[in-house]
Amino acid sequence: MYLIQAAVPVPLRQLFTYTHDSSLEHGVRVVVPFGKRELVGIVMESKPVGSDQEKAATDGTLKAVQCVLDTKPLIPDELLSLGKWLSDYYLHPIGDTLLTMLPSWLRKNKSEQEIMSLVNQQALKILPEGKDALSTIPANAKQQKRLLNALREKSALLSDVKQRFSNAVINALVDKQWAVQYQQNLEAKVDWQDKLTLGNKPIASREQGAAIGVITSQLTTFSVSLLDGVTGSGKTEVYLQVIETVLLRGRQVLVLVPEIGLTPQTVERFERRFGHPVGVLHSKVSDKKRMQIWLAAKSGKLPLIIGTRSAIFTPFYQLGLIVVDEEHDDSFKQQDGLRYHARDLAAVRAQRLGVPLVLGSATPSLETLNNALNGRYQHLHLSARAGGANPVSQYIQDMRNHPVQGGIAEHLIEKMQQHIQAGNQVLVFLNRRGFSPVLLCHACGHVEMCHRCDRPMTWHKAKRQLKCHHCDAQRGVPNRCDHCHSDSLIADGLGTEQLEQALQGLFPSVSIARIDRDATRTKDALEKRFDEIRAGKHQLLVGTQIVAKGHHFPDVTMVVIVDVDSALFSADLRAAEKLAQLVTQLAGRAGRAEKPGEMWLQTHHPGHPIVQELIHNGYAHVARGLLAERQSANVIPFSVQAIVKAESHEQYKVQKALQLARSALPPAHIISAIGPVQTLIEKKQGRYRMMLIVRASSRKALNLALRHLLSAMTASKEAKQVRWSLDVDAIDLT
Ligand SMILES: Nc1ncnc2c1ncn2[C@@H]1O[C@H](COP(=O)(O)OP(=O)(O)OP(=O)(O)O)[C@@H](O)[C@H]1O
Ligand SMILES: [Zn+2]
Repeated sequence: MYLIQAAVPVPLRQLFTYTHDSSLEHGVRVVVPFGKRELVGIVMESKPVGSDQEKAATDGTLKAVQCVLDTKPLIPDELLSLGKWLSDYYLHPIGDTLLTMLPSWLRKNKSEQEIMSLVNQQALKILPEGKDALSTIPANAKQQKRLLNALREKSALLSDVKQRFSNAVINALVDKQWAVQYQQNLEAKVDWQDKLTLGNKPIASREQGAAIGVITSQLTTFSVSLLDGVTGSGKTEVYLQVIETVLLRGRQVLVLVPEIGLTPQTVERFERRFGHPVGVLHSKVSDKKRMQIWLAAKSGKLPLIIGTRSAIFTPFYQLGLIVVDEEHDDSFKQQDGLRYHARDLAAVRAQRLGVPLVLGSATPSLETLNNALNGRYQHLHLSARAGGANPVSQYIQDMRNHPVQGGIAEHLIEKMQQHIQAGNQVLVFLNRRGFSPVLLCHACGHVEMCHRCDRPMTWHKAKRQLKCHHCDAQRGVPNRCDHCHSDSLIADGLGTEQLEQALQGLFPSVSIARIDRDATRTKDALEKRFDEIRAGKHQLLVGTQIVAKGHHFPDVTMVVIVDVDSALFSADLRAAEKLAQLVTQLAGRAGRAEKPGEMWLQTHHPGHPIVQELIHNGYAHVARGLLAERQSANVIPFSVQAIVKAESHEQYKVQKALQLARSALPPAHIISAIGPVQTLIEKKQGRYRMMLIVRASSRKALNLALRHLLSAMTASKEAKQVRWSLDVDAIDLT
């Protein structure tokens, strides 16, 4: 009898013990009873029953493993141990951590056979009778003899055999029992090296060459390099040339990209360069495909994986390099469940595997920049745009007392006209979808609110709906004010829908493409829109966030940022950093080909230091200034932080639970605990929300302090009355 310790997907921070009549390897999946349910668990440990107590335990208190799903572990050791690390670091239950890391096919009760059938290949092998037959085979069966001869040395994949022999020949051998078809197990090995066909590449610039040289000179050890290159400087080209060397050495590569950055163009660029299919992983990939890619990467069959956040959990046969593109992007941080940061995890994985990590960005996060400035990371620069493109000229448009039409300064409308007349495209950015963020009663000032979130409903005029952008609640647009029954309801504030309408009035003969979540609900719609833009079908582009990320529109020569003012006075510590990144990335959308570009920032606060610094000195300068401020305030990245959030229909319960959390923190381990304070969205879906921000000077201290907090929370009645969560390295204050 053996005692099996299994990780089970439940919110409890422990392993569970079961019995089984034989030993099980760790990483094997088992089905175990849990309360009234049956769950898939992962074997973490297995030992023979030894002491008397343990024997007693097997007499009835411990339950037996119900069934064993795998004959050998599918989950490699490296991932299991990464899971343990994650669970310790993010203080997240081990069972849930491991199961979050795995493709859903492995989390479900799927048999090993069904899983492996996704990748196992049909093969043909010769039988002893076939070998004997070789000498006696009639002369007219030439093809059969040729095939038997070919199989004499070693078996062959059926797909390969079919390219040279007809089905009739194959069937003849099988019917005579000279050969047999079987499922060839996917052996772990690299076999694509000779199949790579390297596409044309541009000659690297001096700076690109230097970066490529530095990274490729140390491919056999762990290092982190920040590739700090202005927009359009050819960072992707650097990745491609480094990846080429890695692949030619028979090592695999993982490239992580932000959620909306993974376009068919990106994938195509990699496939064209290496002449080999790329494994693509993102949230829309089917469970089956995901499982297939997982197995193919693990066995070494896939040289290159490109994916969003969760692709960091892909197993590899021989990983040689990790690249994180646009490393500053917040979509790398998971915002629920296991709240991991894929970029940070990439560093941990690279270190454990002894491979290099390349972090690329035109606007590095302050965390990464700090590590580059203090020498922990190598700092590689690309200071000029690739292929001779000019830097973008950046200007401030002072909106104070300036005549405005449809949200755009009159002065800029003229300029937009000039760019369009010259056959170019203009991108107008506004980070607010819908017609207007507020529906206001002009008579009494009443604002239509979300009943559950206490926030104004956004007016979507075309759909005739009011929508809450926090909880997705929606209702029809009222004809009269709820409060005073007046019918003079008006839009207050500008959304992309209204902006598009206003621009159409200003530029009646121009085709406008709106790119926001409402206009491009499906992924296909978004792709179609991008294709149309590249094909020059539209001259004016109105967009939100979605357009800021790494898209290459060669004909855009002017970018107008409609409104940044709200971000200048945010309570969020990271707001200035995020604003500087957004503006710089947006400016980077202009003038990426031969044509020079310009960017205009509309603001009522032209003298604001961030605005001034950004326009006149650029991101690198702003970022260093922000780092200095953070250092003197001793906040991230100069200290570490975690946020405990709680929510409930009753506010006092939230307050009480977080108060308790706070009092459990040992003062010696922390710098400060702030709160309970309201989150930036104070109420959502009818629940009041508050948070406690915990800061410490070291990882270790923070981890220790949070362990105290966790044990107090798990033991307390107050905490059970609210929904609460712990977010280590939290970035989301909403
Ligand atoms: N050495 C080079 N010579 C000529 N053209 C190049 C060179 N390197 C890159 N390019 C071209 O310049 C353009 C921008 O390059 P790339 O997409 O690699 O830049 P990036 O820095 O990754 O861009 P982003 O700002 O979107 O992150 C591409 O069209 C690319 O083909
Ligand atoms: Zn709401």
